[in-house]
Amino acid sequence: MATAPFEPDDTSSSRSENEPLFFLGPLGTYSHQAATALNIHHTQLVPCSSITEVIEQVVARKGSGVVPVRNSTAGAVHETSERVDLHLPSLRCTAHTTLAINHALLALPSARPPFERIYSHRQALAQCHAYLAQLKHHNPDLQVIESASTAGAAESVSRNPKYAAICSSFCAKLYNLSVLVSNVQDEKMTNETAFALLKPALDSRDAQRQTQVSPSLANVHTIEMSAFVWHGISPDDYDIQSLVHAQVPPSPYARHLLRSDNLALSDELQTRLRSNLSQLPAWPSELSVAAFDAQTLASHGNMQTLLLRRYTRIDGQCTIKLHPGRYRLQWFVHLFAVQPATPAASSMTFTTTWPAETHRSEIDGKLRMRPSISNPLGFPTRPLDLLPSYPSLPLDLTLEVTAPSDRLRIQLDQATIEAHWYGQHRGGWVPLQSPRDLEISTEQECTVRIHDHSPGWKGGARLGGVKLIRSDAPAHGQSTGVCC
Ligand SMILES: O=C(O)C(=O)C[C@]1(C(=O)O)C=C[C@@H](O)C=C1
Repeated sequence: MATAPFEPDDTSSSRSENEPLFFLGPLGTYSHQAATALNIHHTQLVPCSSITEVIEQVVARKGSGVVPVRNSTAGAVHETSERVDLHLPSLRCTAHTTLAINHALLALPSARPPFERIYSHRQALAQCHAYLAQLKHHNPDLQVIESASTAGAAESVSRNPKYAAICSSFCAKLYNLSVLVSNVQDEKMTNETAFALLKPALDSRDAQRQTQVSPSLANVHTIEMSAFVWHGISPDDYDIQSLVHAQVPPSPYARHLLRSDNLALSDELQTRLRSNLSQLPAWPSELSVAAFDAQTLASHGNMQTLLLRRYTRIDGQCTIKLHPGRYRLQWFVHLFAVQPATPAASSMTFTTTWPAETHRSEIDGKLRMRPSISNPLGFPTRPLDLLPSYPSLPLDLTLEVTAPSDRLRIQLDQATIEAHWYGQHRGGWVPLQSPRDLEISTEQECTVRIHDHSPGWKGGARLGGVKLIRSDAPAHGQSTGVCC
């Protein structure tokens, strides 16, 4: 059995620890085995009568669910793909595992062939096509009957000695049956089924939790790498929609991520990341739990890799591009230094808004700024000398920061805001000069305006997690570049 590497899931782990894990029952199905393998929080396993019911429980946010996705012999599990397709925005996949499927023929200990009926799940019957054809050849009256699951088939035959079931040999003990023949699947060497662990899509509360930095993290430099990937599902592709939020801790996990070329980081950026991560203090456990999702991303394979490569350029800086349609991607790295002068005075709420109607996303969270935003990743800061023909690079960007309470006074004017600007030049992203003309209000309603007026630049910046957006960004399409 190949199991995806996993660690505790994202910041909603406390919730997932208590919520049930649904699977296609009854006990003894392959889904049950997969659910047991993926049940890292040892939550209650709850059998459902169909894959549809499993997915509906997840969509209703009652817990997580394990569903079969694709078999190496019989292909996609259509009930899963149809239902996932239907509920696409409400689901995410956070882990997957692959089980070797070895079917057996089971019947009551007293039962003897020829049988009147053979029961099994549709997928299992498809995987045993040749074996069933052979049985039918010797016994033309044999009826092959679909059941809701392989263990459901075992349950049915436990009441009638004229029936047999194709299921896992684990069902023998559970339903007081005997194994008459083992390994009846057509592919004796590799018959594998991939299963996905589904969770409800992150809601805005989850997003908020992801961006929060707890007060105990004062003086910590935080690097956060986030990748949000949405993509569609096709019957032939078992990668289902994923929402991935990856945070990069200075841990073995970070090394894993950096080794993976799935993320298409340039060598130069990898080297910088590595050396900077090694200087960081330990990642707080509260946040490191999100690491698993990034591992999922890294191990998810072609679909996401392709998307990442197609839609992102990572040339030592990071960008976000928004895409209309069903395939959308955000990928960004943002970093911020945390050192509240006093805990109350230095925190504020920030809202990040993407301007396209095709995709709206808001992330609310706490941001604590220290007097200077540092640049631990060492992104290139070389100014205009790369762009001799563009002496002035006007951008028109507005950042609005609203204080969450009237007790809070945001002191951005005391901060040295070190923004790194990038624009597009001959198809590549290049660093621009840090803007000097910041207008910073010190009131509770704090607005930072950076004036620049070139229509040619796709620009944006993130200051300590606050994203600045061009006010004239088109309402549709990909338009926004973001850098740290
Ligand atoms: O019936 C079961 O045991 C299941 O868990 C379902 C299922 C499937 O739908 O693919 C799981 C694995 C096997 O491929 C056969 C059946």
